[in-house]
Amino acid sequence: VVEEYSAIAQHYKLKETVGSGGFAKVKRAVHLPTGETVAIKIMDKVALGADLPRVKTEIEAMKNLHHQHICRLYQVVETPKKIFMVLEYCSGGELFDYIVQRDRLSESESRVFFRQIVSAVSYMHNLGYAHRDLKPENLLIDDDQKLKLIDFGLCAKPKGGVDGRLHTCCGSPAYAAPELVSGKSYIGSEADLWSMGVLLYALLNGFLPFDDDNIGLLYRKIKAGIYDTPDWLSADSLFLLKRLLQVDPKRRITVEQLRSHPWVVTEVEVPVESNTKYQMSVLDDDVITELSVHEKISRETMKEKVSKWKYDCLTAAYFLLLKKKTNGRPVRLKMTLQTPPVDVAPD
Ligand SMILES: Cn1cc(Br)cc1C(=O)Nc1[nH]nc2c1CN(C(=O)N[C@H](CN1CCCC1)c1ccccc1)C21CC1
Repeated sequence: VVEEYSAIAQHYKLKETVGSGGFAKVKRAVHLPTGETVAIKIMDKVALGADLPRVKTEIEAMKNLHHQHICRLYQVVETPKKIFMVLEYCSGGELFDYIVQRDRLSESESRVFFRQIVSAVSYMHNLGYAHRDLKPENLLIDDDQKLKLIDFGLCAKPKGGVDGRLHTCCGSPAYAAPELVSGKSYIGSEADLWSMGVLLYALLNGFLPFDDDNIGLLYRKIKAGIYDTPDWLSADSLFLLKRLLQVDPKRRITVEQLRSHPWVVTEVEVPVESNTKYQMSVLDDDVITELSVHEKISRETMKEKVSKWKYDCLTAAYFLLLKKKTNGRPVRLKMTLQTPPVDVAPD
């Protein structure tokens, strides 16, 4: 098995598998130079076949998405047979399981989570990206009980900006918007808002608004837009659900309006922040110092190398040292990043 993972064994110690599906699996791992825990998504290029472009889509999107509620990409390693994506590790698992374990969440707990989802989605939409597969399985809970959005394989950055029309019917049926299941061309951001309505309904109720084992009946229910309203739902929750689960995409609420919707601001009184807390343009001095001292390169040269954002071991070391600093842990590298020259057997 080791030679299969030799490409990353240099800097990572692989641990248990935390998820597997289709042509990919995710393993917990330790980044040896910093000691930080990461998740490594391992994909088999041969098995992926025609789906390989989805992986490229996900990698290119994640390189441009830097937000506190979007799972971080640290490094990409590609070999002839495999692609390894080194990503942020979330020890709380999927939001899906969290809801199932509790039957359903209270209105205020739903609101805390929903605000984080609104923050991530409005950040994406502002950059011209639509996620197109929003569901509780694609939202992970990290060590601080914060949500991180994952799985950008279906995300789209239409040519005509976020309001460009899309045609690929994709995502999970139960979360798909009426205009999408009708096979019409649709606007990704509008379809995302419908999915957020299905997500909010699942948070508040513990089951789906539109569900049927028969896909034809499921599509009919989605296009009718009729769903149960259990008596534990407050009037304000129902008003918001009505604005999100609006069959006519032109009458559906936008993420901009959603940021300051009464239900969303209840108890917190401030609109959802959509800006990212990460600034990539300003490099952190302490991290640059540690990197340049440890790698015996001048600070200036180190700044130039880091600013290339190659998503190689240097990018990973930068992000993970910064994460250590943010979490109050010492900004220290334990081993060099230089790939020691492979000792050539004496001829
Ligand atoms: C389930 N779980 C329990 C614990 Br404790 C930690 C986890 C866990 O999954 N942690 C975790 N941290 N970071 C990640 C993960 C899982 N994970 C994922 O990317 N997980 C997705 C989950 N998708 C949801 C619907 C279909 C697949 C995945 C994608 C391909 C193959 C397997 C899993 C990342 C890498 C981003």
